[in-house]
Formats: sequence, C-alpha cells, structure tokens
Amino acid sequence: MNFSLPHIPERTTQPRNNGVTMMMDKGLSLTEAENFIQASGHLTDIVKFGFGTAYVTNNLEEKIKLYRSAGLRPYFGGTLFEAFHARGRFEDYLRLLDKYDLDLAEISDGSIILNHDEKLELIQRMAKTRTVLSEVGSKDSGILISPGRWIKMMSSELEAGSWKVIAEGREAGNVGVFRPNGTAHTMLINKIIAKVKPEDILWEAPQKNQQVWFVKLFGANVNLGNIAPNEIIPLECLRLGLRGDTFFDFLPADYALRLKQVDSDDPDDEEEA
Ligand SMILES: O=C(O)[C@H](CS(=O)(=O)O)OP(=O)(O)O
Repeated sequence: MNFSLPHIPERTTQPRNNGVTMMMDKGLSLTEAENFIQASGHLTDIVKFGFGTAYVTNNLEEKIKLYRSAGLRPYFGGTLFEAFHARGRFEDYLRLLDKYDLDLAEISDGSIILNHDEKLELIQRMAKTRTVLSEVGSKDSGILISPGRWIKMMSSELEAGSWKVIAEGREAGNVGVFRPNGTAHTMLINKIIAKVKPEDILWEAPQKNQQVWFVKLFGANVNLGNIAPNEIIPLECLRLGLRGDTFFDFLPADYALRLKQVDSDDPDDEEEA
C-alpha cells in the first residue's frame, strides 16, 4: 500500500488461500497483459483464460509465462475442459495442461451433463498432480439445482480433492447463485454456507453490486472470481472499505455511527424535507 491509514481491514497475503481474486482474461494481448500486471498484478491471485479463448488466443505460451513470472497462477476456463470431455478427449486435455505446464485446472459441468460420480473421479485424478478448482451450477438458467444438491455436490467435490469449489455465476452474473436480474439467491447462499465453509468457495461475481453483497456478507477476504481486468483495483477498494458502497462496513462502529448522526442532525436536511 502506498501510505498508512488506520481501520483498514487486514487482507490475507499472497500466496492466498483465502481472499482470492480471480481475473477473467477474455483475450488480452501480450501488451495488455503486461499492462495489467503492472497495474493490478499485485492484487490478483489467479487468472482464468475465459471459456475457449485459449484455443484461439495469440502468444498463449508467452502469456502463460508472463502471468506466471508475475506470481499469478493462470488456468483454462471450465468450458475448455468441457469441450475436450464432450469430444471424448480428456486424456488430450491432460496432455495440454502438461504442455503448458499449468498447475491449476478447472473441472466443471456448466454446459455438459456429467455424471457426478465421474466428475468426482476426474477431480480425484486431477488432484494427484494439480490444484483443482471444480465448479457447481449450470450455465442454463432453466436448470434449477436444489440447495441440498448444491451442498452435496460442493461437499463431495471438496472431499474428492478440490482446492475450492466455484459457485457458478457466469461472466454476466445472471445464473447459478444469481437471479436473471443479477441479485443474489440469498436463501440458497445462506443454506450453502451453513454446510460448506465460505473459504472453500470461490464466488463468480462479475457485477459490482454482487461484489459489494459478498464483501458485506463475508468481509474483505471473500474469494471472488470472473472479475474483469479493469475492475480489479475497484474491487480491492470495495474489500478495504475505500469505496462508498462498503465505506461504513469497516469503520469502528462508534465512529461510523457518529458520522451518520452528524449527517442526520444537519438542520439543512429538515428544511429541504
Ligand atoms: O471460462 C469459462 O469456461 C466459463 C466462462 S463463463 O463464466 O461461463 O462466462 O466459466 P466457468 O464458470 O469457469 O466454466
């Protein structure tokens, strides 16, 4: 940090196990990735090459090396795993991860139907050599999963060896743990966190209001993902109470109350009212 300020919530330090920020790279150029690292690399933990972008992106190998040399852990989006699996090419997918020397891998079934026992076996197998992120939730807003099923899937995937389970939200933040209008499925999330430790979950939360909602619920060190490159610094400000939306959440209670009282005691307010 550039200077000192009291009453700023303590952030976990890198390499992080909790308080993780995942940036979604949808095709940054090498230069853009360099610029990103310069501006926001110190606030980012893992980088997802969104959906199938790794297949078509230029200079993929260099970009992976670039992120890695900056201390970030890059990985391929779950959709790419699903594209290989759907074509019966899981072994090729493993070879691909070896080729690019990726130590982080996602296993998801947001687009495909994957028998859950098979998914658990794939997680178990992958976890022998890599850190696994597995995702729960469908990309199809028409497929509803009961809270009990979310909990069962998340718990068993963690038991099978996933480092974290990702709660589906998509790039738009309008499915999975969110309603089509982007608001959180509060009851579902409350049921999930009653059984699954929040630090074991990485919430896809691309929209600002969703990030605010999670920071207010879990504090500065909530794991958040699908963050756009230019939203990493604003997110860190939300985490630290340095943006209006979470400004009062991290101030000492008496101080925050005093500030609010001063505001409500303002006679001008009454005149206007
Ligand atoms: O990156 C992916 O493969 C997708 C993209 S999106 O989040 O559905 O827009 O995400 P994932 O949730 O990792 O499968």
